[in-house]
Amino acid sequence: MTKAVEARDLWKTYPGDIHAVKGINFRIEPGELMVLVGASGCGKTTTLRMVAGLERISDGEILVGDKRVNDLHPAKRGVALVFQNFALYPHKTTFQNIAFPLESSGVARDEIRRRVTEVAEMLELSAHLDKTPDGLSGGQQQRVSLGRAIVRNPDVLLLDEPLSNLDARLRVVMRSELKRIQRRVGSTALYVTHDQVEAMTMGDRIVVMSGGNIAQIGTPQDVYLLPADMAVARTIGSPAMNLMPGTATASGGNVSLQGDGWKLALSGDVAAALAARLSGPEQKITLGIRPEDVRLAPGTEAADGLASGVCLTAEPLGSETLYTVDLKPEGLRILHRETHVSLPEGTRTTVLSRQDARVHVFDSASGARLFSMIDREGVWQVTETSAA
Ligand SMILES: Nc1ncnc2c1ncn2[C@@H]1O[C@H](COP(=O)(O)OP(=O)(O)OP(=O)(O)O)[C@@H](O)[C@H]1O
Repeated sequence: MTKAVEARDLWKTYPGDIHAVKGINFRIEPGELMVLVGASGCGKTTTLRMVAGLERISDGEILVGDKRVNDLHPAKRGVALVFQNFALYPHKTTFQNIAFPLESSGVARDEIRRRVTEVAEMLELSAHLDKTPDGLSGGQQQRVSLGRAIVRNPDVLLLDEPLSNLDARLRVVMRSELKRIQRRVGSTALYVTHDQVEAMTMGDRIVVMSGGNIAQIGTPQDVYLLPADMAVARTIGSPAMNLMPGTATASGGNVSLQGDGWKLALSGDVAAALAARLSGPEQKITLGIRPEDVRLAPGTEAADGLASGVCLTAEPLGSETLYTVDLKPEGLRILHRETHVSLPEGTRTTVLSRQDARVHVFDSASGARLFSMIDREGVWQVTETSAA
């Protein structure tokens, strides 16, 4: 029976008043793979270690199923851990490494052989059972460490950056393998990573952490299309969302959004809806738009566009090209799939929003998202849904 995992008002305070985790709440449904993602130091590993029982909980509680596990020894929580560094015994064979947790809990020899054989088959390690870790590739070593974790059929699988020691190609392969295996085993999983691509591709849902707090919990699609705040917008998506500081000015039923080198004039329903969210007739805002939602329009009148500036860099990425246009403070990134547009560095260009582009308005002071709209055939419409 798979079990839910719940964190209730969970705190971790280290000596010196360091609040690594600040009263977070989440619930992972039975069999769900939940990814904890966020910048370095945001509290991901600390959270996972509290669930594992490797770190004392300062306040709040953790439940596995309906059982409070705060005071349970790690071995009694029904959790298994997979680490970044594999943590295999170097002198043991694949068989012995996978068998180890069963041996140390006194499982009979025949049963051990049966279970290890089954897990090795699932992980495609059957041909490598007699090898020690130094005779295995990085991906195989990681599969052995996964095998050791799942051989006891844990209720909960905890994975701390399990792919970060693998090369880029293997990471991609192991991403889908790990997910397939987690589905097959049926364990509820908590997966920590700083890699937003892993988070997006693997998570049934994603928890975005920022400064010890949870900024947002949602499906990959929700978090990508409707980020709760600027921290989430920065964390999810690569290349990162453009965040352009400016001012929103409401007057006479219109709203003008404007910053250094960009502007967006709104009228009608969308302007009225945005004006209702503003704290007054003028507010410091940050406009967010993803690089794939804008396009270059060299030769177009700057007055017609969202922005204009000089192309600083053009980086070919294979199937697409990433352009950066000179806009304060960090440049405006534009991702172009079309090959017929090619803009030499140093050329002045206008930037337009694309069909179905999503634009977000964030409050610059708090970072919270105030409003989102979508470009439907040249008309901006309010949107609060991540459905396409
Ligand atoms: N033993 C400790 N004593 C004091 N502070 C700590 C300790 N462990 C972690 N911290 C602090 O707690 C905060 C959260 O750390 P944590 O390792 O959970 O972050 P993280 O999001 O996992 O980061 P990373 O991706 O770099 O591992 C950081 O500010 C860190 O410096």
